[in-house]
Amino acid sequence: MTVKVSSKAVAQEILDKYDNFLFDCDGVLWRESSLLPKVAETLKMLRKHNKNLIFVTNNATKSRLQYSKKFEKFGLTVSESEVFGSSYASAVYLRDILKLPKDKKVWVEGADGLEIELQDAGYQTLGGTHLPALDRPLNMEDKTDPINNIDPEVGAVVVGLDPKINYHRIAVTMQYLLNPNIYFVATNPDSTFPGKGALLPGAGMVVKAVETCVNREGIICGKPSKGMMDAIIKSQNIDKSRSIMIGDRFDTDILFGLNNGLSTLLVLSGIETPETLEALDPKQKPTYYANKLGDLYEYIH
Ligand SMILES: O=C(O)[C@H](O)[C@H](O)COP(=O)(O)O
Ligand SMILES: [Mg+2]
Repeated sequence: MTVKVSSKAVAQEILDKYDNFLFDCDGVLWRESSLLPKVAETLKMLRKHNKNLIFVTNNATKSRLQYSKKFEKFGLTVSESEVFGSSYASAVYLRDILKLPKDKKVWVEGADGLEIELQDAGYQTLGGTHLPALDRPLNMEDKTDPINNIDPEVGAVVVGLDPKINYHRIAVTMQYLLNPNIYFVATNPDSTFPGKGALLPGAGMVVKAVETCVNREGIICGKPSKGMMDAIIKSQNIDKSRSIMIGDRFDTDILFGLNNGLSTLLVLSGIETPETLEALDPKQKPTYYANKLGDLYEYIH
């Protein structure tokens, strides 16, 4: 039975029961560049109670450092080591699990945050934001096109949310992934994300576009994958029984918590609604739910 955060008693219970608070970002802390109500107060309250805060986002457009700077703009002090993005999880997966040799290059279909994390992990990246030719429509006559100049040293392709997605980019990405010996890594499966007061296409749209034309599935590294939790546990020795995952989407955040033995708190300030919560399979339901994260603060103060 999912308990609603609608009283001081429930809010205090959460404060007392958990030491580690794992936060999704889009739809929980903010909607794009606007912080959601009482988020800053809630995070400050948790820090005052010596809670361990970990920020776990599937948004692969920023690196951990870029997220740390985004928090700073909101007046919040969050260190790079407290942030786990799907761009970082993908770079760690390539380096530590697939053990891609460092002399292999990585073709990026994604944004600069993904390139930065891959470069920080020791890889040379191609494509991404560094090939202006990809911003131009595919010219069938142009023999200098990247499609006709595939780099034989590419050993992996990583696909994530790319606000500059176009036919040309997908066409070049496809050439690499038609080779079964090249790894196909996908940052996250999210179909949508909340932005501009609406729902916008998520990374899942880019991943599915590539999967469709190469008839292969990418290895998902973000939530709800186990790899993301492994990266967090490796870096922060957390007791799962004293940990809670706070998110706005069932099939990534809440599933990530359920799959890894954490308690879960769904907030209705992002993707999910009271209707989708009502309709959810009881076995998939979160431990708690709230209208917004700031309710934790408001019910206690
Ligand atoms: O589309 C995406 O890439 C994700 O939906 C989006 O960025 C989600 O980020 P999160 O809610 O995990 O912070
Ligand atoms: Mg979210």
